[in-house]
Amino acid sequence: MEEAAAAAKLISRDRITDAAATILFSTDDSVKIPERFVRTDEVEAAGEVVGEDEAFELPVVDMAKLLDPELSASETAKLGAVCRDWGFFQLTSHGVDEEVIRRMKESAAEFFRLPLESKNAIAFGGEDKFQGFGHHFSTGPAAAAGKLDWAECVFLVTQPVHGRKMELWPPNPPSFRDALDKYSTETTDLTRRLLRFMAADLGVSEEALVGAFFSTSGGAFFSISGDVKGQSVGIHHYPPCRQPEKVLGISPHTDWPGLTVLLHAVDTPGLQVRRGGRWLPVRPLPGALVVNVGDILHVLTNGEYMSAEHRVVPDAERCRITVAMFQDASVDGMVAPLPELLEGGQGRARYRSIGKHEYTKGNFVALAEGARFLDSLKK
Ligand SMILES: O=C(O)CCC(=O)C(=O)O
Ligand SMILES: [Fe+2]
Repeated sequence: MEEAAAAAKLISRDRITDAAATILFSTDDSVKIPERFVRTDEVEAAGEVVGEDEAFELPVVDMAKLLDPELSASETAKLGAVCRDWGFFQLTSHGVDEEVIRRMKESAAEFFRLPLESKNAIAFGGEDKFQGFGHHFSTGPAAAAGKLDWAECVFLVTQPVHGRKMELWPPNPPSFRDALDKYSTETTDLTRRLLRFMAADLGVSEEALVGAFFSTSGGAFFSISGDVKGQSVGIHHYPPCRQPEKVLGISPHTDWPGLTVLLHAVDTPGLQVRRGGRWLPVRPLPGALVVNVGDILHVLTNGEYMSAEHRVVPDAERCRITVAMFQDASVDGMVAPLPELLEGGQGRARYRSIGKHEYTKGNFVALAEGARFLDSLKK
């Protein structure tokens, strides 16, 4: 535990200064983007963006079809195929309460409209650089060079409830805490629903897969340096940037927890998924959520489901606000392929098992170095 906490200190994350905010929120087209934000080399080295003219879209999975007895089998097969081939999809008819979504969107947007001083009242501080308000994490050479992302964000642990650091939950707008609490419950339920269909597709028991995400055995509670499953949130604001090709909203990464559910609070495009060496811009469908496989689910499924690389670029004209819910998982305190997938000689483990503490620590160390920890687990 202590080692993981020590590794968490390696995270490179910057506070949002007055100077940074002046640049991020400037509406003056003639303002020169300072070197600290300029990432042209990284953007160019990362590969081309798929053109608007190419009929190439992120797949869509429909929860209503998954739940319909007549359509469930074929939609479950589609869900499985998409998780194997893409690791990313848009989810329609997801069943998350519309009013809960509306309040979450409004509260997030209102929070980012506050003066910087109010937002910095919940800035990350001390040794926990994960929770609180600030820039996103920087990784690898960009972090070493002191580069900044074109974004402001709040990270918080949302589940279990007793793992929350309430002092870092925005007190303003007054609706925020309740909105996030309700949204957290709804997305927990949604994740559970989705996992049932993933279990059916994988041919494992619901108990095994859903249990990997939600069992409470062990009794301890989630902390960023701990080993127990929980949910955390990243609420992001990407202001418009007049020269978007020079900067990055979030640099390329995979999500190290298990499953991510992303809500567009302001549905400006900006998310790009790596596909065949190029970047595919996601065009958010009205009312849909974007779901992606994280590294732990990748390992649990022995690499059958794919945790795909993604990044965010800001828009030239419009701001973008998103709420990403990350659900963590482990099996008896381990990040490991599900035993059911390996039973009866069905296959060999393609990833080595690792204790959850060590996994968390490994991810922080790799994040700091700009490496992908998952790769080091391949057998
Ligand atoms: O804001 C987005 O579209 C993506 C956010 C993301 O990738 C993350 O928080 O890990
Ligand atoms: Fe992500």
